[in-house]
Amino acid sequence: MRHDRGVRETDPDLLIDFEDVALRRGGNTLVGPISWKVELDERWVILGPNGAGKTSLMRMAAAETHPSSGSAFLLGEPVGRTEVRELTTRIGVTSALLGERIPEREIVSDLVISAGYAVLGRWKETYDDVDRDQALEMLESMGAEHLADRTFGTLSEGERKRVLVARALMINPELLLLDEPAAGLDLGGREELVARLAVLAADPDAPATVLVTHHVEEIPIGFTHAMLLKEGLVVAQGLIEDVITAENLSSAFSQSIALDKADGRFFARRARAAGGHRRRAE
Ligand SMILES: Nc1ncnc2c1ncn2[C@@H]1O[C@H](COP(=O)(O)OP(=O)(O)OP(=O)(O)O)[C@@H](O)[C@H]1O
Repeated sequence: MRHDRGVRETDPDLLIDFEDVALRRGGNTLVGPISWKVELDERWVILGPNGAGKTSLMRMAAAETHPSSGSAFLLGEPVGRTEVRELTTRIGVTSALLGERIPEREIVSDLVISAGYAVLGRWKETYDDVDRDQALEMLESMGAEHLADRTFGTLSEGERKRVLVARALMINPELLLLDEPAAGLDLGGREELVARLAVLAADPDAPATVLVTHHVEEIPIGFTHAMLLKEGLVVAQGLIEDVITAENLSSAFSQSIALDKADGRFFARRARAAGGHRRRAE
């Protein structure tokens, strides 16, 4: 949408509205140019090989870094012309980097509660019951309420990941960005997290969500849209059924990929060369 003087405006239903956005560092383009729109009720997955630009895109979506070029709106506000804090207090983020920064001795419930205060730039020695109740509710939504009194350092990797999602939800974000939340989890941990994220995806009150992953197996049921990235550019984006196809995955991962779907989930593997067995037998 443009108004008369050529300055772009955004649609109020768009939480992310990027037009030809790119991020460059030291003469290299990390990602872009990319045009991308995320609406209120959408759940996106961003998929692509190592180095494709997924985290760079997430950092711009989290208002952690400004695009080097292009036009970007987040939560209806023009990036670059809006106080960063005004945006970051409304966006829930989890990433490996965030997890690494958490002190081992931090009590889980305090960690979740403090998210609300951290984004507001406040600090309290003791928290109110209402804060505690909300933190427990968020932990419960991730199946982690029993961990409330534990220290972060004693949690398994899967438990940590679920606690971090609960923490991101604590600020009642309008946009939830999950950068590789299932990385490093064992099969049980991954399935537990994916199931929790499917429940969240199905909740009409849950924020618009963007999930970054390397694996189609980590896409929770109920995710609506997908973007495939390769070398900083979009291979395909749109409705998940149209984007997560063997053809698009083969293009993004530069090898022949076979794709299966079962119970609303995706499963991928390298396709066996046609006639390979026969050739060897001859
Ligand atoms: N500060 C930087 N300066 C120069 N290049 C960078 C910088 N940060 C990232 N890159 C490069 O930009 C590209 C995209 O990186 P990015 O971390 O966004 O990819 P990714 O898809 O998240 O990768 P992975 O799946 O491995 O986490 C990579 O080639 C990376 O080496």
